Amino acid sequence: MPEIYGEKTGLKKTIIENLEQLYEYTVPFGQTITDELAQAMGAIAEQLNKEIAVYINRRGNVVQVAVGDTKTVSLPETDGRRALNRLSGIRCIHTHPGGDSQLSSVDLASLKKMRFDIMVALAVRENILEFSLGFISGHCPDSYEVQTAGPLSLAEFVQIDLNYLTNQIEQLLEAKDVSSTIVQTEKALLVGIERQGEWDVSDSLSELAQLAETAGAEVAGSVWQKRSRADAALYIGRGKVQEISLIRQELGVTIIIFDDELSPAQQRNLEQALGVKVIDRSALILDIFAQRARSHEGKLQVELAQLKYNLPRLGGQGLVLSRLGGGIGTRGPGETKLEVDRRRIRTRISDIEKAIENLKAHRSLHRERRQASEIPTIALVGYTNAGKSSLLNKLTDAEVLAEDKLFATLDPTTRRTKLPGGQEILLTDTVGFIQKLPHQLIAAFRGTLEEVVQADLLLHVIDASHPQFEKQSIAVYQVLKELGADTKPVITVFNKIDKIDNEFVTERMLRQADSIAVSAVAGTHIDKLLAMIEGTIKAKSIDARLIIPYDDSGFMAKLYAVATVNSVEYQAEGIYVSASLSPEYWERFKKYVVGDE
Ligand SMILES: Nc1nc2c(ncn2[C@@H]2O[C@H](COP(=O)(O)OP(=O)(O)OP(=O)(O)O)[C@@H](O)[C@H]2O)c(=O)[nH]1
Ligand SMILES: [Mg+2]
Repeated sequence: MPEIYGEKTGLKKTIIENLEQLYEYTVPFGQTITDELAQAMGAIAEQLNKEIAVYINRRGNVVQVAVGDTKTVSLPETDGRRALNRLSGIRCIHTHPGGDSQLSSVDLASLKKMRFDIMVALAVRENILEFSLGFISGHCPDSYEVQTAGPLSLAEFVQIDLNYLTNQIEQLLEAKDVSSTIVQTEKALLVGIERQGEWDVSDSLSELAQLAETAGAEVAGSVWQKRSRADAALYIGRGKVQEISLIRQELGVTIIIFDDELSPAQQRNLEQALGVKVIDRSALILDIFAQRARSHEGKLQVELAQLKYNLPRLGGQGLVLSRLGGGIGTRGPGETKLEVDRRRIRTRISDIEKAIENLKAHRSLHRERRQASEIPTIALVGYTNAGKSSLLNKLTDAEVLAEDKLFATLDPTTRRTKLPGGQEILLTDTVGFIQKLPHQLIAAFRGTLEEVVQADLLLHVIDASHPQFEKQSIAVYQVLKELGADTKPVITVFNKIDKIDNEFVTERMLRQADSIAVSAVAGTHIDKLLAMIEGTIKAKSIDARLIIPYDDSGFMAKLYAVATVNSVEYQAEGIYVSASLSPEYWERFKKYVVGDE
């Protein structure tokens, strides 16, 4: 027999029976209440001068019926241990005797304490049912912020899309945490569309799968559709959405990841239609960056990119509520909250921008000092996982983290090393690129990517063993172009040749000008690469003959550090040197220069 909780003494048998019958009701998924359940509760509210509460889970089953105010409830552990940024998965619908549905402070306190999906009070005023609801709308220090709406008529209350509302609330709670892990431990379904003239959809989706796994999700499957362009409202066709909805249930998917950036409206519509969290490639990449950021500057840059991405997407539930608000002739409470949120985010954005600007100024001071010392700077760029960090390690004996993961490197590392002729160079390892890199990220990382823009030479590292290396290379040039660094001198480094067994492939690659095939791991052709770097830097420099007097004894050491010394002869008048100098040093050492070669 289903149990009725709370203070039952003195209740009439018929009432107890009516209460027990409440367990029989079920509510369709995503719906707040049914007409029948509402009427049954209303009837009891009229007979009984006490509150009664019905607790319903997300499947729509009544899990508990209790008598007494909502403060006294202690719910059974209904849905396992849910994370603090999740709602309990239970809604509370209770009666208010006396005809006023307005939520009391006790109601709101138990809403926060129990993290109900929604807290609803129902009252009967002049034979008509009215409803008020409250829900969590954000964090505040050690508690939650709540919002209320109502009174609403039964028709208005039934119209609320509960699934959408709870999704929005949970997203809002998660967004609070900058290094949010929206995808971790989720079971993901991937969705893409095949368009002409783009990456093959299966290649793009397998890259998306790698991204999802890097973020910590388990990939349950992927689906795609061929279409000339994305649907404005749903990205894919309506029939495909239904198909995905079935697959989702079958596979127990908890998140759906789309392979392109979705518009805020598309995302909202898809979430509503699919009843599950929907994110896009950009959000996924931002999530990985958030997990990976280590340095202060890196974290700021990621937060900035996330805020800019989220700003236009705020307020899903605001819309739900303004619609409600419109219906009852008041201003939607969600709307004001939304304005406050937007303002708060804009303030935070400008604070971070200032902080990043400061760090950038600091960094460029460093760079200026380095430039004044006229050591050539070389930046390693390339698709993520191409082997940039491995190559830096090989070239400089550095110990930068290199792993078989996407976006292993976020913060730039600069190391000093010597070319075979003795000339010193600075090598900088940078964050990897990817196709469809969110533009908010490129903008936010402009500070650290400044190293690329300022470099004298770029080493474009390509994973030559990757089936898509050519398309990856095009994607890299697109990002370089966006940074304004696409016209710099470049050496194309085809890496991982130890993994290619077809020498014709390697040969074909090397037809590209200024290119070389290496293996950063096996160390193949690293010496050739260094010689090539030397040659490229030299091409920019002037071959000169100098006579250095014996009394300027420190000069030779200086010359060795900044130039390539080709020959040295000790003569009576001084040291005869032939060396390759940058135009700046040629100018500076002009007093000893006796001729060009
Ligand atoms: N077989 C082989 N593997 C390599 C070679 N170079 C790098 N790798 C491997 O490729 C993976 C990625 O290397 P990283 O150096 O981290 O690549 P990255 O370009 O710095 O990647 P991100 O920082 O994530 O953009 C690692 O597992 C390396 O061990 C190579 O020449 N041969
Ligand atoms: Mg790296």
